[in-house]
Amino acid sequence: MTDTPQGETGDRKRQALRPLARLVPYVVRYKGLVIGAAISLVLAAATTLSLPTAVRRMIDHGFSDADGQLIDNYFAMLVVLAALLAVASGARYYFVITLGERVVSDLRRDVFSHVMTLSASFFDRAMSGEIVSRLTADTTQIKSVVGATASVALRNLILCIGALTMMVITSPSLSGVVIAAIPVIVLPIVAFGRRVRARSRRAQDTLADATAYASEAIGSVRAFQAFTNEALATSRFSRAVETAFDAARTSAKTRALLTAFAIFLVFSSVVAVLWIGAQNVLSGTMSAGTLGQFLLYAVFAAGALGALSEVWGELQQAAGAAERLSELLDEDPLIVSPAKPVSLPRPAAGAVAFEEVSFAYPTRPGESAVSGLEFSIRPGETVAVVGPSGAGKSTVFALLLRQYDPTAGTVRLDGVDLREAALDEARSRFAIVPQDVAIFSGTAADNIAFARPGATREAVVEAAKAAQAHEFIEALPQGYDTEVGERGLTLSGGQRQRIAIARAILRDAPVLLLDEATSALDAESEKLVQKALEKLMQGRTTIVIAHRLATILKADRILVMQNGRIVEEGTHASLSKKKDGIYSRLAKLQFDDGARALAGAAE
Ligand SMILES: Nc1ncnc2c1ncn2[C@@H]1O[C@H](COP(=O)(O)OP(=O)(O)OP(=O)(O)O)[C@@H](O)[C@H]1O
Repeated sequence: MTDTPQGETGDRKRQALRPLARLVPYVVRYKGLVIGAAISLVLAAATTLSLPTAVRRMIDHGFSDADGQLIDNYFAMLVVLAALLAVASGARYYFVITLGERVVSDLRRDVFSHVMTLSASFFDRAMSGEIVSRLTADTTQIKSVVGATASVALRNLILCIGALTMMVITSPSLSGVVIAAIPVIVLPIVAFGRRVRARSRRAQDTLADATAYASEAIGSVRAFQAFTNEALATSRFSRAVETAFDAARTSAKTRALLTAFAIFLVFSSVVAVLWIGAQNVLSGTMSAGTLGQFLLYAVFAAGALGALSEVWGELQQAAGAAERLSELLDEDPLIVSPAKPVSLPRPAAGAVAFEEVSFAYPTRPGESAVSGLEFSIRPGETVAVVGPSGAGKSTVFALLLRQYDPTAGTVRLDGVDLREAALDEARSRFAIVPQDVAIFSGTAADNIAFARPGATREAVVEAAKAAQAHEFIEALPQGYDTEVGERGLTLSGGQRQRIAIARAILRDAPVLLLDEATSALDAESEKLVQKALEKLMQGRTTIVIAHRLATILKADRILVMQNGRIVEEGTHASLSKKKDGIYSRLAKLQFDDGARALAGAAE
């Protein structure tokens, strides 16, 4: 993720809050709330501003005329004003807070749905914990801005401008003194604000780092415990949290300085004005009531300015948060459907072809994971891909699922270049049974239906039966409705695999990608999984990353990969004959009962 470039120095001020512009479309979408908020804001400010006028009249006329009726009237008016102010403030609170919550919900939804569309290459370099932190912490900061800070800022801005105007009307000469003081107050506040923003962004970044580490460690807490690394994890997390705290404290220090500085400037100006005003009253050039009124306006203006300076810091903080969210929203998915997709033939046949395919992962651009891959697989054929670790077998799957596009060459499905087909349509023609099965929080039935959302219970049960999973699911405490936990920790390896097979059966795709588990299953589970797989493979094109001799023996063809290339191709019998071949060596070392079977096959 890149940092938003800073503009030239002259541009800085305009840029400071620019990331917040991103929020404007979210806000204007809710015109009713915005108008309601604006009306109540102006009403509240106008009522506040009319109070000092009433006060002057009371001082100048009310007390001197000793007219009880007049005083009663003024007080009655004040009560009406107070009621108006109360209603307007209440309404403002409601409109503004609702707007904030609404905007942030929309923003969260948009960021999440955008992240879900991003390509595998993005997730190769991004930490999921950090993304979650942006989704929660940064949006919360924006909520407080849209929800409260913006309204405080607006109210104080209106109050400040209104009070200044009324000051000029009340006493132009005294106002001159005040207006001269304004730049002296405002300029340093703006300058400070920029520093607050930079520091706040740092604080959020470090917090995101800490969150990312926590989610990683909690996700693999069993491994940490098994290696007795809890203390290590805790100390690393506390360091991250401390760093986040330091960054937050630095940000708070800057804000504290800004606040103190602003308050001092503002209130010393008020004192100066009071002093000059007092001289005027003494010399008889100004009435006591007018000075009182002016002073009240000056206090309003000063209070508003003080509040604005505080809010300015918060706005800067939110600008930092908006910037971080913008980075996520601006991240374009690399893998997208073409504007005019070529439709895949119907009914699907399941023919797969790699034509001179080379590919390097974007995170390691100089290093080819596969190069010059050339093979084709006929509909219904079962092909085993074997090779040492790191040979590029899984990369073949990633290219088929179009998680990445090849750097050179073409991957075809039923004759169509995958890049030219609609992404969803192409992917829907594959079903994958991965080695490491992800089980999501939800029931056993939900987990199977994941392959085809909206599938009926009958379809789910049927798939489970075919996958040899029905029996163990029925034996769970609530059968198909048993929660299998966030990561399916209640299920064994063999059970997870059968869930994955049930998913693939339910998906009913013409091409099956099977990444055979390396972890040894007990003989019973193994038999069940094999039985389920045989059922699944019937009538489908199957590409299997094979680790078991039994699977290889059943394959129509074997592709042997090494260093990203296909180095041998044939059947088990033909490949075993080449005594110095890579396959022979691999079979002897890698496949469980390899040596024995090889000896048998060679006889
Ligand atoms: N997401 C990724 N980003 C960068 N490099 C990767 C990524 N995935 C795999 N690689 C690299 O690409 C090469 C091929 O990896 P691949 O996973 O395809 O091998 P494999 O044959 O499936 O290995 P194994 O049998 O151990 O799973 C390796 O050097 C690996 O380090």
